[in-house]
Amino acid sequence: MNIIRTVRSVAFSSIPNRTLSTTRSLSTPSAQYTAFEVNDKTGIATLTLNRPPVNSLNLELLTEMRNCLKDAETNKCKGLIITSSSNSVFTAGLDLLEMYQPQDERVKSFWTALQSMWMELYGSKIPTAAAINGHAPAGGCLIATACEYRVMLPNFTIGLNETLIGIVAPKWFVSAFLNVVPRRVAEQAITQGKLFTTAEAHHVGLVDDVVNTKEEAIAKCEQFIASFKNVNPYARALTKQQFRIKELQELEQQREKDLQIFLGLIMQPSVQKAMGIYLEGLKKKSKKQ
Ligand SMILES: CC/C=C\CCC/C=C/C(=O)SCCNC(=O)CCNC(=O)[C@H](O)C(C)(C)COP(=O)(O)OP(=O)(O)OC[C@H]1O[C@@H](n2cnc3c(N)ncnc32)[C@H](O)[C@@H]1OP(=O)(O)O
Repeated sequence: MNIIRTVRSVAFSSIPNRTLSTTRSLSTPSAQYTAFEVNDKTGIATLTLNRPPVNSLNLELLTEMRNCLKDAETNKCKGLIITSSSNSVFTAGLDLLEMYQPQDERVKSFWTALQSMWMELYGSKIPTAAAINGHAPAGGCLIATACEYRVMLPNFTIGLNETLIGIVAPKWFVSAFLNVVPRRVAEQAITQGKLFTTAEAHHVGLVDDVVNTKEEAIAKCEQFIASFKNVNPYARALTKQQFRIKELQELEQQREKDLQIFLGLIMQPSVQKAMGIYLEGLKKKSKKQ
């Protein structure tokens, strides 16, 4: 494998030193919130989100994710698995603090980074899989549905719950969701802001498989990626593109408009108020625990 980035070990205690002899870290020296490893035997890359306590997606994490996704493609990895270093949260979705009483320039960069990360993941030429080892609300569900395959651990939740926070799930969040669940289920769930339990998500097809441990989840993702071993990667990529090009082009052509819609919505006083109340509720709950 052609490694183009500085190879360095990423040390954080929550990730066990599994298969150190056969994996290498490709994170940039500035990587703060992610670990990116490539298994030399399988050629499969694993991107681990590591922004405690809940992997909320801020500008820096989104930027790192995008860089890792680009690296996986540039290095011609066989596939990419996204997972979390937390035992209970895949990601809590977008960092609400980026949207609550935001600074003008930062919030624009934040939304632009989300668009870029999503386009990179949704349009990735290589097989992508999510090992959902914890809760995956809103932006967490967005990441999972952008992948081609999802496996989840029991007793967690996943879904687009934006309406419960008083915000609207953008069209591209919805279109990726619609790729995996029937339209009627999607409409009802997204308007209700429904968070599916793992069992419910499996039942409606939002996740493909359920397993008991993170190791099993990673193994399932590896099996999914290995299922393409006899498929020409170029033909595979072009075929995948046929399924996804519409949403990618739509967002690419409407990036500025999408940004303005986002800013217009979140800057509404009623939306700021609802977000403030929601954040307060989260903090109260967290203090009680
Ligand atoms: C036109 C379009 C306009 C707008 C579109 C915007 C689309 C938005 C997409 C989103 O992703 S919005 C975010 C939605 N996310 C959520 O609703 C999840 C909220 N979090 C939770 O439900 C829980 O935290 C949990 C993920 C289930 C984990 O529970 P746990 O008990 O493990 O942690 P706890 O709740 O105690 O939280 C710890 C700590 O983290 C803070 N927190 C949690 N989630 C977020 C978040 N998304 N952003 C920022 N901060 C978050 C929480 O307040 C606690 O903070 P504290 O320790 O300081 O009290």
